[in-house]
Amino acid sequence: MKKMLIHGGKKLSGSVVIGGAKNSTVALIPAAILSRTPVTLDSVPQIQDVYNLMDILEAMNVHSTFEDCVLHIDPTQIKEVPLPEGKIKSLRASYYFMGALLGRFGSANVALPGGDDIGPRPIDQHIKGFEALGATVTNEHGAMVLHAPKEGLHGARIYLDMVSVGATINIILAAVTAKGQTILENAAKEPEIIDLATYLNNMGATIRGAGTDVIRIEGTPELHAQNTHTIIPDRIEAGTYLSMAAAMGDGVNVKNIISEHLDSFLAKLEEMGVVMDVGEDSIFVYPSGDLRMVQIKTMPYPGFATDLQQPITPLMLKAQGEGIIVDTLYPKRVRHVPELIRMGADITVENDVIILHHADKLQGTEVAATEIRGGACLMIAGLMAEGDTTITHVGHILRGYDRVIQKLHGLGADVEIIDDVDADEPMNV
Ligand SMILES: CC(=O)N[C@H]1[C@@H](OP(=O)(O)OP(=O)(O)OC[C@H]2O[C@@H](n3ccc(=O)[nH]c3=O)[C@H](O)[C@@H]2O)O[C@H](CO)[C@@H](O)[C@@H]1O
Ligand SMILES: C=C(OP(=O)(O)O)C(=O)O
Repeated sequence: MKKMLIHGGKKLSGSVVIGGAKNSTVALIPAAILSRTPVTLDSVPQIQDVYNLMDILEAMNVHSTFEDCVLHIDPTQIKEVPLPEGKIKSLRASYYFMGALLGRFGSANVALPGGDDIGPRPIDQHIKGFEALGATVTNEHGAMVLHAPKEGLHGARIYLDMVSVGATINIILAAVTAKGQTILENAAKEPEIIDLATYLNNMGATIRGAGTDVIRIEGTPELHAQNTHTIIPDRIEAGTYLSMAAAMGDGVNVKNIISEHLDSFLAKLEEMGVVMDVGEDSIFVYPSGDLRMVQIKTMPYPGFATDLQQPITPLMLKAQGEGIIVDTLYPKRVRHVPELIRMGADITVENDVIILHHADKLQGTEVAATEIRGGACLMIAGLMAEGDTTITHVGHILRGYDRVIQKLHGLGADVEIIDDVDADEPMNV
């Protein structure tokens, strides 16, 4: 089992460059199989989710190569095969192969996805969308089996019961080659959805309205990638480094940022009293003075992202007063709380509400990264703490944070990954 060892207490300075968005990348890679020509992606983050998706592609005879943030995918010799457990279970976004295979072959057999344990993550809206397009969907021994009718999928009007990133993307992937028009209402508006639409439109698709809550798709029989697609910067990685910089920085420049994607997060930092210079594509964070406590409620984009509630928590521990965090998307996303308590934080969970108070100092100890953003939270807490912090199950962090050790070293952090061959590997890593 890999662990992260942090010698805490060192001030951070210098600059860090944000990679391509994980949540775009993990949709763009499955979407590549819709193209009849080879696909090239640029600004691809070096994260375990990408390597796992490449293995899944290989199982379909889709060869890919990944070097210097450029990923080449050749789907021209693709074979339709069932995608069983194993790699599919290693990440959440493997469910995008349901929509992509349905769009490409009119059928799919994909094991139920895995991913982080952040509370219940149903896929009823994905299924509702596929069915509206004419597909039959059955669960056969833990695998989702999907079939389009003989005449192929048809466009439909679909209203999502709740705003879902995954369902919006999966329905786009299936509808993009269906006959006729699909109108998706109450769609998610995340920037990663606009990125996907741009990528597919450049292959010949007609998707309008991405980034609003009504997306209109005119089906196109075949897609052909022609240009390299550069993935948007990762707003969650950016938010993580901004929070880290405000908590432990002595002047840190976070580069490759689209600041508009972080509006709600930046507003919260400002409310806390964090001083920043927001440039065209970078944000400089000044050393923090006294910070004010805030209340946070996570919401779908453009609201405060659930994926940033944990990374901002250690910063809040530096502020005076009582802070409150309510995660409306994933109320059970609180497994970092007992770990923070073990580091000396004054933080509790009552009826799914996280309540926290100022901590004069945190103390290094061994803690577990139970999921990706919980891991990021502990990483920042470890950098702030006195003494050594060991984070176990660090695979959760590495699956989604691009070259994290290299980036932390660039900021002057004293951190390393160690291999503990004797340790057990529970918690789905
Ligand atoms: C790979 C990826 O992009 N992951 C992101 C994506 O996950 P993911 O796409 O899985 O999250 P969704 O946007 O679908 O989930 C939003 C809410 O809707 C619920 N829901 C969703 C689908 C469904 O069929 N039924 C249902 O009830 C979920 O339980 C959750 O409460 O968006 C989440 C919310 O911003 C982020 O935390 C994840 O980082
Ligand atoms: C929950 C997350 O990812 P996933 O949907 O891939 O599990 C995340 O990125 O915070």
